[in-house]
Amino acid sequence: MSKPAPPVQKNDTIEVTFEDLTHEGNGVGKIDGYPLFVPYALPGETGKVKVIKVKKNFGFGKLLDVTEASQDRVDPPCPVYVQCGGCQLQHMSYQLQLDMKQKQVKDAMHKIAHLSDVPVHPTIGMEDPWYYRNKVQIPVGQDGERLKAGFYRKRSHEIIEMDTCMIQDEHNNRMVEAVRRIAEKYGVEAYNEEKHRGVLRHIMVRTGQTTGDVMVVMVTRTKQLPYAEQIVEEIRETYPNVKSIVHNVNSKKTNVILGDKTTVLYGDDYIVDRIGDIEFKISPKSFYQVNPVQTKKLYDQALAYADLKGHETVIDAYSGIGTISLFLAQQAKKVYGVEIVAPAVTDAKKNAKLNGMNNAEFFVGEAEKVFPWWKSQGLDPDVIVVDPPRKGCDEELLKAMIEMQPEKIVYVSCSPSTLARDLRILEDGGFETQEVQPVDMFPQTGHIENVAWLKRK
Ligand SMILES: C[S@@+](CC[C@H](N)C(=O)[O-])C[C@H]1O[C@@H](n2cnc3c(N)ncnc32)[C@H](O)[C@@H]1O
Repeated sequence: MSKPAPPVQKNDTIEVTFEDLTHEGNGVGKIDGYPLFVPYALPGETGKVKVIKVKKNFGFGKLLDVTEASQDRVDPPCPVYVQCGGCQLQHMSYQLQLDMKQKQVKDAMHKIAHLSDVPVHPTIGMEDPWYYRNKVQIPVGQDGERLKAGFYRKRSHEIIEMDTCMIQDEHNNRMVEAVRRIAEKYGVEAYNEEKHRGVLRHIMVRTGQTTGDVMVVMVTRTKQLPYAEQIVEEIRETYPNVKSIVHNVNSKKTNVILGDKTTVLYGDDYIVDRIGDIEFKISPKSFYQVNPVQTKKLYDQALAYADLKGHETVIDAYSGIGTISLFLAQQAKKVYGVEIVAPAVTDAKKNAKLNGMNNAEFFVGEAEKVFPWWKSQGLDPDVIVVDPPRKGCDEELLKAMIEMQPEKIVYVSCSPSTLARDLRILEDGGFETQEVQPVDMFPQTGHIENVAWLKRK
């Protein structure tokens, strides 16, 4: 039997009651069972909606008016919230954000991993869910003589200018504005994406929130940054606590922000930050979690799940600059880290030294290739920790993990769907998922981090 035609047509204006939220934060209303996704609508609300896209199995609408508002609706404090694509959840209470993220993880466990009985705990939130990000990467554009800096408008590359981003550390906001103003003063031209001409593409700022260290990276299309000396001097005058000023060249036509060539213009090629009792050196290209307050909670949870007694051999896959590895090394006999980005591994080795830890060893390579090699060398881990990018673990790596038969696996993930996919594979390979803890690393946005642990059956 063929499916009935959608009960709505493009440009219809209809009244919709919303029942649910998608992980992007869109309200979901059903019209005779046909789901309509509507940005800025909340569950429990009724609103007037204009239908803007009709597909076979679902449609999209624009919220024209809220006729019955949810108790969880709040005024978004950021003046450019609706234009800017950075945040998706500022119009809902923080408690609803946390509940929605927990539900999203439960749904993924149920639908993708087929693990409906695994406990998914309430999301660990922040006391103050604002101004938390330690890293910003802002595109630069030209407006006549002026340079403008701001995030892109949703689904476009139009720059929305702003004074302050309310999820950024204030150091980052002020530094971006200082660099924009100084570069403008020296007539540095912004990069023009369409013509692939011009100079300054992005301003990146990273702040060590516990140390106050600040790193500025200016990314240009051209090999030279004009007036580099003067610009550096003025940045230092404006911002005496800047620890590192870096020039990065990205001459490719690409959406990737950093290019291959990095030159230090002033100070060190790293900044220092602290998580708990451990200090970390962080270079421009190394991955470092963006929300240090929540990172501590995430790593504490990973460590609690690993439940180390001091005699264990642990592997930390996707180890970055060695953050989780060194947390684990405090309580394990030996930790082996593997990471694909060579400068991050250099950072990890320096970080082990910096903290006087000699029981952590780091390797450059693809985890899925290094694991089988480790196995062939007789490495027999008690615990394996993984923290892959959004796409999850490589299949070869999962296979190698299953073959290594550790007692425990701790899985840190920034994507509930790939986490659920990989848990299913590990379950089928003889492991049992014990629990999942969501941690809100990215308040006001739809993203959610999780840590799960599995026991060998
Ligand atoms: C989500 S980050 C986690 C980093 C670190 N565990 C932390 O908490 O800071 C993922 C890391 O995996 C690395 N990576 C990506 N693909 C990889 C692969 N195939 N093998 C090893 N590392 C990889 C990335 O460079 C990145 O540093």
